[in-house]
Amino acid sequence: MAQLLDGKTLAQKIQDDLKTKIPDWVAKQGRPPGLAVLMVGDNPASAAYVRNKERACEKIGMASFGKHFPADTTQETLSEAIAQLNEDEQVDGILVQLPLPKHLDDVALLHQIHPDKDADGLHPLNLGRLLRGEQGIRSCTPAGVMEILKAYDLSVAGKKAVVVGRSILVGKPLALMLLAEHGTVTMAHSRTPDLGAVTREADILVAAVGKPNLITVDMVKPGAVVIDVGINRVVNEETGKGRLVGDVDFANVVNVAGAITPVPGGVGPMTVTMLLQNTFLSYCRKLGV
Ligand SMILES: Nc1nc(=O)c2c([nH]1)NC[C@@H]1CN(c3ccc(C(=O)N[C@@H](CCC(=O)O)C(=O)O)cc3)C=[N+]21
Ligand SMILES: [Mg+2]
Repeated sequence: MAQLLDGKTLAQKIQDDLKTKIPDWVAKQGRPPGLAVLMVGDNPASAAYVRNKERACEKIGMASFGKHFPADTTQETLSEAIAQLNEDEQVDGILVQLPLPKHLDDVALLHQIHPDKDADGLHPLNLGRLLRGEQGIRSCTPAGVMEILKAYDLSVAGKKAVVVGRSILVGKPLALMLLAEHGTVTMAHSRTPDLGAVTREADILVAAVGKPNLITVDMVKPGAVVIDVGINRVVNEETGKGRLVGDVDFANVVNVAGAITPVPGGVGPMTVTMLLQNTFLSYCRKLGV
C-alpha cells in the first residue's frame, strides 16, 4: 500500500502556525491581515468554496471581506470593486472566485488586481516571476502540491515528473515549480497520444484535468508518487448521494504507487491554506517585514 500524503493534516498544521503568529502582529500593527473574496452569482460549488475560505480566515484570526455580487453584475461594477480593494489599507489579498458568469471577462479582472495583493498568484506579473525564477506570489494549488512534496521529503531533483493538464490555474504553473526544483518535467494533456506510455515514465505523476478515473493503475509506474489535483463531484447511482473524487482511480492505484494524495483530504485543503499564507505574506511585506 502506498503512503498516504495527508494534505488535510498538513494544512491544519500550517493554519495553526498562522493562528499562533497573527495575534502578535495584530498587537503590533493594530490590524489583522485581510482577504477579500469576490464572488459573482450563486454557483453552489463556488459558494461552498467561498464559505470554506471565509471560515478558514475566521479560524486563524484573519479578516475576510466577502464581496458577493448577483449573477447579472456588470464588468464595470466588478472593476470598480477591485479598484477599491486595491486601495483599501485593510486588504492584503484579493481573490476573484472562478469561474465567473459567461458575460464577464475574468482575465481583464485578474489583470486589474494589484500584483502585491494577488493572493491567488494568477496576475501575469506573478506568473512571469515564476517563469523567470524570481520571487513572487505563487498560485495556491501548485504551491500546495509543492508543500506536500516538501513536507514528506519527496525530492524532485533529478526525478521524472509528468503533469497531466495544462491549465493556467494548475498544470502550467506546477510544471514550472517542479522544473525550478530540478525535475525533468513533461506536460501531457488531452492531445497527448498514448497518455499511459508517458505517465508510466513518471517518478512523480500529477493529475490535474478534472476527469474521474483518468489515471488507471496500468498508467502508474510502481513506487511512483501520485498527486491527484482533480476535484470531481460524482453521484452514486445506488444511494443517489454525491461524493468527491479525483482524477486517479485511487482504489487500485493505491496498491501500486509509492505515495498518493487522497481526494478529499489531499491537495484541496492545501489550496485554501496557501491562499491564507499568501495573504499573510503580503501583509508582512506591506508592513516591511
Ligand atoms: N480564484 C480561484 N482560486 C481558486 O483556488 C479556485 C477557484 N478560483 N475556483 C475553484 C477552484 C477549486 N478550488 C478548491 C479549493 C479547495 C478545495 C477543498 O478544500 N477540497 C476539500 C474538500 C471540500 C469539499 O468537501 O467540498 C478536499 O479536497 O479535501 C477544493 C477546490 C479552488 N479553486
Ligand atoms: Mg487540458
